[in-house]
Amino acid sequence: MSSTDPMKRLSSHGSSASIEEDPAAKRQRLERFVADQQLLASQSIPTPQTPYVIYTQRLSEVYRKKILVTGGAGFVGSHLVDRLMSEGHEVVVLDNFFTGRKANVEHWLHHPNFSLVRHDVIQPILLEVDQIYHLACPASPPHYQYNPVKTIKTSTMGTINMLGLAKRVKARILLASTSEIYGDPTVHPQPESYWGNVNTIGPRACYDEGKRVAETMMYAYKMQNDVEIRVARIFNTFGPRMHPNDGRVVSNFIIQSLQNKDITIYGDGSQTRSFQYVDDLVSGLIKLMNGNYDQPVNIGNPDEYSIKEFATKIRGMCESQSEIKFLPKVADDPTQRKADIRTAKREIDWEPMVTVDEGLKKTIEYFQREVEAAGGEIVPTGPDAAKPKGAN
Ligand SMILES: O=C(O)[C@H]1O[C@H](OP(=O)(O)OP(=O)(O)OC[C@H]2O[C@@H](n3ccc(=O)[nH]c3=O)[C@H](O)[C@@H]2O)[C@H](O)[C@@H](O)[C@@H]1O
Repeated sequence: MSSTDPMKRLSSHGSSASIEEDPAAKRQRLERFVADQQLLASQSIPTPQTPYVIYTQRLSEVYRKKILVTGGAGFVGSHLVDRLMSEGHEVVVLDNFFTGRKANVEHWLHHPNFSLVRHDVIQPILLEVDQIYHLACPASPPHYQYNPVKTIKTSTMGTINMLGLAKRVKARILLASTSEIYGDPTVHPQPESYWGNVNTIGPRACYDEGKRVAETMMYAYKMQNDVEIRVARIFNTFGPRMHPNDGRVVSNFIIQSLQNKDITIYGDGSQTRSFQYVDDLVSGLIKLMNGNYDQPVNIGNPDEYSIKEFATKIRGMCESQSEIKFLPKVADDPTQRKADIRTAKREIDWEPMVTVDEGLKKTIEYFQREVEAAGGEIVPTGPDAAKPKGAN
């Protein structure tokens, strides 16, 4: 029978190597080892990507959940993982590393509550979990347009697989849907009751229609199989850990400004977006998952800017000499987008807490580090379909 005392268990290993060792010194060494293990189980390890320490609570078994995050090594997923880990839950990340990066979760690799699995959600997987945050899918237009068939499979087969898992293990599942399901909206701002205006055969359809059918599947599983579902319609989000070659507007404008390169506006810049900081999104996702409301909920910051205004704002904050350059408009680019968040306020008591300026300040600092780490130059991704570049 093995001893339940960790000190006794450890001292019974490698006995031949420690024959000569003074018993007091040995005990001290083992005590240090156990203390180190306990320390490692209570915090993250600083890494270049996450150069600070995140502490993890010790949750009793009654409150500790086993939580699956698909796409957990991506920009949004990794911030959600940080929050769930710090709350003391067990977290399993699934990622195929198409746009996700191991560096985004490297600071948890040692932690006993954390598992990382390289897996593509278009294949089924068997796991025992209590909750599923289903985020897996490239979200940047150049990336999701690179392999549109794969994007459709990710949203359809991937969501079916995750719903099948949720049904089997009776887990609650939250879908990361998107404001893109409203297409080029004719109603402004967009409430959840708006059905949208999507071009079913346009270049964005692989993503927009994929997410629309993913929502449909969520409600079909709820009706037919009593699966507990949550649907978050996420509006434009930014923050540290955005992929430097993401190609979306916030990363492009910051990278261009930091390098005094031309800021590329697609079209005349009159199109609008409302931008939220990633920490607010994470709070919204967690509140939605753990609340009682199971209809779609917009999660976004209603602070709306024209893209031209936004370019000027970022250039100013970066103290940049960049010129603004106008390129042709991209196909089916929504002309206006602003989150109507009355449902989130009413049903899950959520609203954004971080101003766009505060969020941008942190994001600019992050990209300054990324530009330095890249040796002083990053070439931003343009509007055309592109494979994500760089190590993952
Ligand atoms: O950031 C997000 O959360 C959203 O990003 C994209 O939607 P989109 O609004 O088109 O995001 P961007 O690619 O960042 O574009 C925003 C606006 O800036 C413009 N843009 C983008 C990049 C650039 O270099 N220059 C530029 O003018 C675009 O044409 C568009 O009008 C995704 O399709 C959504 O799923 C996702 O939720």
